[in-house]
Amino acid sequence: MIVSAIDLSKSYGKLQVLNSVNLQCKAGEICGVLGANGAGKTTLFKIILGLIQPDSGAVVLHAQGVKPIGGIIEKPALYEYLNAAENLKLFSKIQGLKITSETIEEKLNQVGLATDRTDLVKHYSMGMKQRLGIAIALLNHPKCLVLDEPFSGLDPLGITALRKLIIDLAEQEQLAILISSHIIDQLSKICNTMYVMSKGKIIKSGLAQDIILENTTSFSFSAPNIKSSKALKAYDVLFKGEIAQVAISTNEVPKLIQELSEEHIYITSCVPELDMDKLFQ
Ligand SMILES: Nc1ncnc2c1ncn2[C@@H]1O[C@H](COP(=O)(O)OP(=O)(O)OP(=O)(O)O)[C@@H](O)[C@H]1O
Repeated sequence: MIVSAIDLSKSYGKLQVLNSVNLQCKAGEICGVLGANGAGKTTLFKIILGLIQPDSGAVVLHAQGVKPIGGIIEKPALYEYLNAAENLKLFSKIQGLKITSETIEEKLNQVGLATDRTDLVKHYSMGMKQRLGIAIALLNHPKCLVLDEPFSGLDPLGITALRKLIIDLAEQEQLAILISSHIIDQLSKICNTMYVMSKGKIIKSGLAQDIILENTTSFSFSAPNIKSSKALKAYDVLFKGEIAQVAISTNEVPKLIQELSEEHIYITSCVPELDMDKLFQ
């Protein structure tokens, strides 16, 4: 393990924000923390980054180095009136690090930012700011990266590009990466492990794909002639154009696809639909 949160609890006055939270992330792993607004994700990440203290419990970092953990909370804190290279220089100076032009180029390349852009950061898109924030977090060669809602404010292309960067950092640099989001889709496409958080407690944890399948109560099947199916009459179905949303468990899916193909209904896509009520129960 690179980082372990052990039995963390935190209250603000009478409001208990974290209640005995346990979480672990190992090298090369991407762990997602899923929770509604106010579930306690940011508080948890602030504690893991050492920005605030828990009332009880501990964070154990199994990594050497000056600053074995880095991250972005809420949104990247950047100097908007400087350019990317100047931001990297200034953050290095603040942290007592010497940085060369070669290292600046290397960091910008690593996060996929152009090395020849000299315009001010205030003109950057949110996706570019996130990338620069990650480059700054990587200055100290951390073993663990904590990203709080990194996809918020990004368009679908920006989300896809940032997802690729995060996966590359986990795979190539073997970083332990913690990501929070209130959108399951954003986490399910990237995380190995998922923690579901509700009202300050971890209510579910495990492999992301297992959590999704365990909490899937229907599947959406697409086929041009799906409405004509006789086999579907045996199921609870909601039709939306050429899509049939069928209340069915994961292990019944192959049988239904077989029945549909016998009726010459050939499925072009089959998408699991998560039951959010079940997930947060
Ligand atoms: N410094 C603070 N003082 C008092 N209450 C706080 C403080 N910080 C957070 N809270 C409260 O703690 C609860 C959890 O907040 P937190 O920001 O950790 O949740 P979150 O899951 O990150 O939510 P969001 O997705 O909306 O950012 C909220 O009710 C919030 O209002």
